[in-house]
Amino acid sequence: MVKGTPVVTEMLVIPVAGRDSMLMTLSGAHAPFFTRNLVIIRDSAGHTGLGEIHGGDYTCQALKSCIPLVVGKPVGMYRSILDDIHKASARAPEDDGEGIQSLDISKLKFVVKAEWAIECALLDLLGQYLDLPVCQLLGQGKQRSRVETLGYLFYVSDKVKTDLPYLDESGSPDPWYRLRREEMLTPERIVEQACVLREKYGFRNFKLKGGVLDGAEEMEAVRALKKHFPQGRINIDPNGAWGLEEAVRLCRPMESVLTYIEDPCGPEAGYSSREIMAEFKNAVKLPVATNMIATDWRQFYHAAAMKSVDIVLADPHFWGFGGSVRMAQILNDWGLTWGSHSNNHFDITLTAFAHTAAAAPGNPTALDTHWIWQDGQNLLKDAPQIRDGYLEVPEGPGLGVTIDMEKVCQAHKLYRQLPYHDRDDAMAMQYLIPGWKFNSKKAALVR
Ligand SMILES: O=C([O-])C(=O)C[C@H](O)[C@@H](O)C(=O)[O-]
Ligand SMILES: [Mg+2]
Repeated sequence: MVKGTPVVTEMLVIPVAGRDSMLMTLSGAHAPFFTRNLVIIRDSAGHTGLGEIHGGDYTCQALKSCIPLVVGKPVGMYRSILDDIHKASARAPEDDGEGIQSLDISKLKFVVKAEWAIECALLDLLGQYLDLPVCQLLGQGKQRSRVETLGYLFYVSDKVKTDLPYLDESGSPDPWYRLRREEMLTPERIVEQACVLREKYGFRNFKLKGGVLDGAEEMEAVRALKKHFPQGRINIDPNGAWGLEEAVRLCRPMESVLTYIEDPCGPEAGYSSREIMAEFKNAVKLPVATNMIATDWRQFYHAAAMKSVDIVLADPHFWGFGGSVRMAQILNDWGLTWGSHSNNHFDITLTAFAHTAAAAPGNPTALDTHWIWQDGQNLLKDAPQIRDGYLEVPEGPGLGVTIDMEKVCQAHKLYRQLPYHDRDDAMAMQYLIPGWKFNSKKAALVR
């Protein structure tokens, strides 16, 4: 009998690309393509483990440099494997440690930690060896079999104003697929977006991505949403675009409309965003969420000490899968709330979110996911479904899903055809406003 857990025999790093709409954020406009990096690890038991993380050459190289630290190691030693990777990975010289306090998208790659895709693939393998789903290996084990999820609403610009190859789905029989590629910039169109999403996925919670129009105009859309969905939990996230005084002015009248507010303000006048958000919380009676001011344990120490946030959106791609669930346990013990942030992703990340959220104790806030904008571009043969507003957690061992290598090859081919691999939201934006430049204090379309 062979002793110990199976041994890693191969680790592949495969960069892939997918299609996106012209989604608007404080950082500009999403380009027609987004990129991700996949990790596929095989072991001596013949199992395949999967991981997915943000795209770009920096993250791809970081993953490739980890291969010698992973291959040949027993799957059960995954914590030591990750520890070796942390100890070996030097901080990039251009990382100033500022994180994404101001949503400078070029800094996202330093907040994301490549090795969490490896953690995911190793957990997938360990789960298959133990015949247990990944959520049983995290924290206090499985807490739920489906995870409440929110409808992530975006303002969408008119792709026809560019000559970029955005997808057109006007011929699709699916009303959501048709709508998601169209221009949507008014409160009426945002409500229409929410209605079509509610019909397809059953969402009861909505989050509007702000930082695009003037704050007062965005609040009009929030009011319209609440009017249409009086029982709905509505949140807006301007990614810190508003000044403190402006955020208080905009949010005070919304105390009975918004369920919570996400990153209303950022650093200003020599004060860090953690200090400014603490002042905001003193002034406005709304729970405050963040994925910008507490993205690692050191930032969280200061955010918690200052009581700057109530809801930490601990994206496992920033915090690790074990780390995100550790955060969920701490928040639950302290009477605070866990949730997760997301960026554009494929269905491997969707599955990983499902397991992480399934292991979060207490009462997490509805999960963010960009998947609805990508739905249909599956890399799995059996992507988890969002039904009745809940993401279903696969029950099979490991992640409980099967990779479709043909689809992966197509997504890799698309990646190789791209002139760029890193996210650049200024590029498409410059078609709308010539010479447009990112400004962390100015909504994208206010120039
Ligand atoms: O909750 C958030 O802050 C995000 O989802 C930030 C991201 O940058 C999102 O807006 C995106 O990827 O466009
Ligand atoms: Mg956010």
